[in-house]
Amino acid sequence: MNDAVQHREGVEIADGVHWVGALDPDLRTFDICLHTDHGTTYNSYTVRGRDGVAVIDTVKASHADEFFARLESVADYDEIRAIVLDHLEPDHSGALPELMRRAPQARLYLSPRALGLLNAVLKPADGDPPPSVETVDTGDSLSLGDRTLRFLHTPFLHWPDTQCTYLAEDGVLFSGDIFGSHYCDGRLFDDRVGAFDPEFDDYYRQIMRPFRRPLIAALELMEPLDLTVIAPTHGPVLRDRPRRYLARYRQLAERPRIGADSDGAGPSLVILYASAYGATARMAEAIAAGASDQAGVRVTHHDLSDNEPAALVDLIDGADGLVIGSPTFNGDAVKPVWDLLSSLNTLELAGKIGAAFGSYGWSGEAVRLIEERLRALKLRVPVAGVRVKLVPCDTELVACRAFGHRLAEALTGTTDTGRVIELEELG
Ligand SMILES: Cc1cc2nc3c(=O)[nH]c(=O)nc-3n(C[C@H](O)[C@H](O)[C@H](O)COP(=O)(O)O)c2cc1C
Repeated sequence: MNDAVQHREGVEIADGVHWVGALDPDLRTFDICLHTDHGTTYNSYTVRGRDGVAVIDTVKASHADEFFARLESVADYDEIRAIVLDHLEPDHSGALPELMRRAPQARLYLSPRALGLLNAVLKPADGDPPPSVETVDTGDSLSLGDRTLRFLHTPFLHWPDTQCTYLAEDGVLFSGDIFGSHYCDGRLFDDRVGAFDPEFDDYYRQIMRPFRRPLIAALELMEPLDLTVIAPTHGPVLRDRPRRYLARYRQLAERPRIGADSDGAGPSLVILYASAYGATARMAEAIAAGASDQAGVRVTHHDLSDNEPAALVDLIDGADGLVIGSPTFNGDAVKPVWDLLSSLNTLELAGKIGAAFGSYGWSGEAVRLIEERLRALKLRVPVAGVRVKLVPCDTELVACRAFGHRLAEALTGTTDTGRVIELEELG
């Protein structure tokens, strides 16, 4: 571990720029459902200029003591003239109310969207003076005398109020959660810590992936910058060829579709199903065959019991259409289907099409419930789901084939997707 880190002191990451964050090496579950083998860090930074000090982001409330000890090692509270919050998530704003008490003269610099969240973070009592706040946007800057902090508006990465802050004279980009990793190593810098590429990519998948388009817009703001250091709010400080991290994010965000032709053409349809007695599985095969009849559509089908949901999430990310099959058990879709459906909120699904099918015995709720969830996930459900009572007969399999074909047509845009076929009546 870096000596200064061990002694709760700030660590210089560029001339007059210090890391004053906190380590959380024992954390194994972040935000309720993210597993981390290597804990995490909450990174906060200070920038010293001729006219004062700026603090950029704070830490989780539980780690405030460590943050204040490091902050006091590099600055006096009365030197702090600016506090920049690049987003207001509690792991970065937890120590903000106490910092504002200790440095009451400091002005807050936030994105306009953060303003609507600020009172909920500060919870001011009646009669408290309003905080001194300035909202900033792309093109705005804050001068510390000989040093300039420029702001980049990068909303939704991953909170609506996200911005990044760029120290122009030194090429330091304070990137908030963008380029973060849940990886705690007291050696702090990317060229000193252990291999964290898997955690870097995993952070993208878990946190940034739903926001592909805002991310590409943010990369466009960042790519022209001169960069010597990227200072994210979690994990290692990135100073070894920092531009490669931008390139990796671009590569991840622009990943080619899994089912596409080598030249990128042709939409893909993924059919995923569970089946105890083979009825829903037979429907899946007929739907796949019907969809494959449509020229140019790539179709795959997979039994959920053979795959972990996490492995299927990448597949769905690369597909244009998602068809889910479940028998009805106890008035519901089955657990592997819900496990999968609950894993999909880390994807950008708007624009994909969705559909449902399944066998049932008497009440058959599963198809409707899956369709409702697909719509809630912002998929378009252009063709009504198909249900079959117990084992599908030949006529019903023909209908399943037609259903698959209609979905493929909806994908290729060769049909009026507003119309639905009422195959449920076959049940
Ligand atoms: C434990 C269990 C519970 C079931 N509950 C329902 C139910 O609530 N409503 C219904 O319509 N069918 C119910 N069924 C019937 C199944 O949906 C039906 O057998 C279906 O064909 C199974 O499809 P599969 O062969 O794809 O597994 C149930 C079956 C089992 C084994």
